[in-house]
Amino acid sequence: MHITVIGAGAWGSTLAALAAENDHQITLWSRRLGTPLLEAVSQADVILCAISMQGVREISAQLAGLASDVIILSATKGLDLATATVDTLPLLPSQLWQAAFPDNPIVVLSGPNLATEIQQGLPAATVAASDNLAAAKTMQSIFSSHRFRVYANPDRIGVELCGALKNVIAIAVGTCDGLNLGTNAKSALITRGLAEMTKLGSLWQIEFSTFYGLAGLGDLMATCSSAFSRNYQVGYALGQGQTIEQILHNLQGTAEGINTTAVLLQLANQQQIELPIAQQVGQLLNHTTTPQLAMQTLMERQVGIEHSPD
Ligand SMILES: NC(=O)c1ccc[n+]([C@@H]2O[C@H](COP(=O)([O-])OP(=O)(O)OC[C@H]3O[C@@H](n4cnc5c(N)ncnc54)[C@H](O)[C@@H]3O)[C@@H](O)[C@H]2O)c1
Ligand SMILES: O=P(O)(O)OC[C@H](O)CO
Repeated sequence: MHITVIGAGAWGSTLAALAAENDHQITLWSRRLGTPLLEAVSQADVILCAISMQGVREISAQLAGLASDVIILSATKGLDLATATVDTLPLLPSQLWQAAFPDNPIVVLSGPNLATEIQQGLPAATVAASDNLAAAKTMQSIFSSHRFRVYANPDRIGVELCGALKNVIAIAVGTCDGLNLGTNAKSALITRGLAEMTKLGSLWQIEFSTFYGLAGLGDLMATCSSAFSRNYQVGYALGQGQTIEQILHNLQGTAEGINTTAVLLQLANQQQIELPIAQQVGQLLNHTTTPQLAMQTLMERQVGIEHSPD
């Protein structure tokens, strides 16, 4: 098949390499290359979008006149700040694609997939999620190999939401590690982070099981445990006392959790819900708390019942 990969960053180039290993024809497009976007997609059977969240709306608007059988595969992990209004939930990247191309099959690729490890040839698994199961299976056949295992899943929105939300928790867990608070604290934060993710998921009416799959718990574990994760790196450096400005100056690549935190804080405000971890991450990023105080605040919250929705 002919696959046009939009975005030649860490993830786009890694996925392009996986598909090329399976003998698919690849066109890699980046805004830095100067090739017209419409020319790059003219032969595509599949358009794989692996750019940062901030560019998805703009790029999807630039693509017009696609044949309705072209599959759009979204690999971005974020939430759209512009669509978080009082009446609507913020849109996920695949929903922006669906709005631009209502007749095309849309698939989301998400899972515990640190690009650096995959570039090193290490094994990994992921999820291709779509309400169009045939399209999800096509993605399985394009990307699956002895070192990359692709599971199909019908819960596109749930899989995609997990990929966005875990980045916020990874910033918190990175901060905890940067402060050297130990394994017990880290485990507590990951587990309560998963609870915060499922609480948010109920707003989208997401299947509980999705949170316990590769795109949920799997990706949460990977992102919260690896120094390769940019979101974890941001948190770790905050915990070590750096400012967000210093961190962003040195960061290689995109840490989507920063933007996603801003979206969640807006959502928490609109829906009048408490998101204890995201709220502390937001304050850290806005310089209105310190790493020590943020962790202390989480520890000193009123104790409650473990599986209560609040
Ligand atoms: N790196 C990973 O391990 C990994 C794994 C899974 C998912 N992701 C997700 O994939 C997305 C990209 O991550 P990455 O690691 O490749 O980031 P990156 O910073 O390495 O690359 C981002 C790419 O997006 C492009 N881009 C940004 N804004 C754009 C715009 N307005 N128009 C056109 N192109 C634009 C940049 O030019 C660059 O090619 C993120 O949402 C990330 O969460 C990353
Ligand atoms: O480097 P991060 O923090 O964007 O994480 C990369 C992937 O999302 C891990 O699955």
